Amino acid sequence: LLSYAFNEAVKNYLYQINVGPPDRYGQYGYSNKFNARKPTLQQYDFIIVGSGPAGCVLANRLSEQSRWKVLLLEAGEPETFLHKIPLFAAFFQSTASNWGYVAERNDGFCWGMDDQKCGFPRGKSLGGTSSINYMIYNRGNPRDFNRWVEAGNYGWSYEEVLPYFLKSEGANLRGKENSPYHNHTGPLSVEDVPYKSKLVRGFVKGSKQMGHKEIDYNGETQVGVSYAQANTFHGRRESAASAFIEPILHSRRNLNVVTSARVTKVLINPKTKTAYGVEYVKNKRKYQVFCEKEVILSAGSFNSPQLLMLSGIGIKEQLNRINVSIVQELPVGRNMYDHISHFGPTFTVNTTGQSLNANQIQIPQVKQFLNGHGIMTTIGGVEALNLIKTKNSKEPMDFPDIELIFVPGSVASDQGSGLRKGLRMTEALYEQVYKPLDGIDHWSVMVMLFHPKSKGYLELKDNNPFHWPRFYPNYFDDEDDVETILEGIKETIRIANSPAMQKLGTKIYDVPLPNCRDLIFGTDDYWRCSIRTLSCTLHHQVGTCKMGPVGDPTAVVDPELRVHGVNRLRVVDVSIVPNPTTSHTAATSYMIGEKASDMIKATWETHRS
Ligand SMILES: Cc1cc2nc3c(=O)[nH]c(=O)nc-3n(C[C@H](O)[C@H](O)[C@H](O)COP(=O)(O)OP(=O)(O)OC[C@H]3O[C@@H](n4cnc5c(N)ncnc54)[C@H](O)[C@@H]3O)c2cc1C
Repeated sequence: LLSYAFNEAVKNYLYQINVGPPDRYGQYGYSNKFNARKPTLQQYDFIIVGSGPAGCVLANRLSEQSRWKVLLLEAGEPETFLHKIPLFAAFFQSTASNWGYVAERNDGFCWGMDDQKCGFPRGKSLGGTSSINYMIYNRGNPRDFNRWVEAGNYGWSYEEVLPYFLKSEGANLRGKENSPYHNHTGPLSVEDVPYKSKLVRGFVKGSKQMGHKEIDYNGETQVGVSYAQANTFHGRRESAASAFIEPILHSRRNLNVVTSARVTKVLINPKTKTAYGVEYVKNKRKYQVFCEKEVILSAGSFNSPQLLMLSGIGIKEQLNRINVSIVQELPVGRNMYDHISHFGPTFTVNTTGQSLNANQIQIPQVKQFLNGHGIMTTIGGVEALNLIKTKNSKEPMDFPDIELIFVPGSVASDQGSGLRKGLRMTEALYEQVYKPLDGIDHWSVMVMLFHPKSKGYLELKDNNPFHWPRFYPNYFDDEDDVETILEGIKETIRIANSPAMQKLGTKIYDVPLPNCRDLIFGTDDYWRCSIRTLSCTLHHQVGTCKMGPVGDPTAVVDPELRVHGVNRLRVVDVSIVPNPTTSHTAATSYMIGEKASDMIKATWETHRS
């Protein structure tokens, strides 16, 4: 982390931050106020495991009811001031704020990555993955949710979930003050990114010249180009913790938040199949804590299924193999969908100082950031999204199948450190292809597939809760997924040829990938090779605890997110999403947390026990 961004001047300045301006809650820099805590009670009403977007919303909304005692257990630690700097998003993948998972090797993808294995980063922090993600706020297409209902998941139509998206949102978006699709008073800040490079302005203009409409992708239609909407507050990262926990932590005596507490198992009575608490490890000691009402797993797409399986809920043969007694047979961990992407194409331009470059970060940029603007407010480099429908899609015209994510740079922008390491791109590939771009203005698009036909799964290696699950994403098992990304690459090249982009001297960067060199650069076969080489996840894994009604053999939870066949146990996070949404996934997780809070309140507010 330090080798990348903090040349000595910046580092010294940031370490002096304790005398700089406080953040929105009057805090200064590092905080260990959560670490010191232990659960103060032996018994709570609700135990929430995991403090990502869904977990933090739940902790906030359930503790609104002052007679309910709520415990939030989080394996990671609180954020530091560095987490607040949007530009540094990629670097947290090399820190303890990332669980550090890696997917299993497969001959069909990630050819350009170390050991041909893709990184599977996941946040481990108070705030969960929202503390290390790229902060893009993006909700999805009405059809996503309407299809959940068509599959038997009552209550999840777009009309029914939109109020929950709005409930969270505190928008500060220029020109959208009167939009019915935005709320301005919710706790989760959503802003325009204050900094815009000349290159992104060219990309948006060029897209329009090539027939793409400029849209609000969180508004009425989702096909078109838009500058990014970000979860930031005055240019600083807005995480689930800063939006939903910090404002209430001192005022809600009925909410106990404990960090560095790793839950290892849900306690379930095997006879009654009723959850009654959890086992967790803190400071190398094992504890148990109990609940009267419910255990709620919000540990994310990888760890919620892991905890279910460790607790005896899963596929019988698998649990037998790892010596876990079965409590309830369910297809936990199957149905893992993701938004696989291609890193590129990349283009050079004739501008100077418009691409991101870590070396640009000097004291003036830090000062700008402290005042809420400047290049450090760029959300990990992402500046614009263009949601397109390719000719490969048989879906209606308003349902995009590809997203073009505009970045004014590449892995060369930080001299091959944070971003390359997050991707696990091999050093040889970096040296040969990207290093020559260091210091030259350039831009790239990440081409992301919204509705993959390929899907994967995860399973446990053994019954040790400290061992990683094994991830088998199976990207590109279905060749159609490669072909759709190829269409996205072609559309990017078309936009690069627009008058606005040509005015910037845009030229495709045609240094071939070493392993694709035998193919003619720019041909379809070259790009197919590139797609399987520069494959990278956009980290939107969903579906591992799939929601579906009773009778759906692929479902783990019902439409009220209760684990099928087990009492007093719910899963509330993006693992319940049955099919990948036409969006990035954090907004969906906030929405799921809001909706689940109301469902849980409806269950227990009338209940006398
Ligand atoms: C690098 C990266 C960039 C991304 N960028 C974006 C983006 O720009 N926009 C977007 O919309 N989405 C983005 N995403 C995805 C998005 O952040 C996640 O989908 C979202 O945070 C998921 O929320 P969640 O509530 O399901 O779980 P998470 O946010 O993953 O939170 C789960 C929490 O549970 C904790 N936990 C897990 N196991 C245990 C245990 N055993 N005991 C105690 N605690 C435990 C974890 O430490 C974590 O804090 C990105 C993801 C990554 C990895």
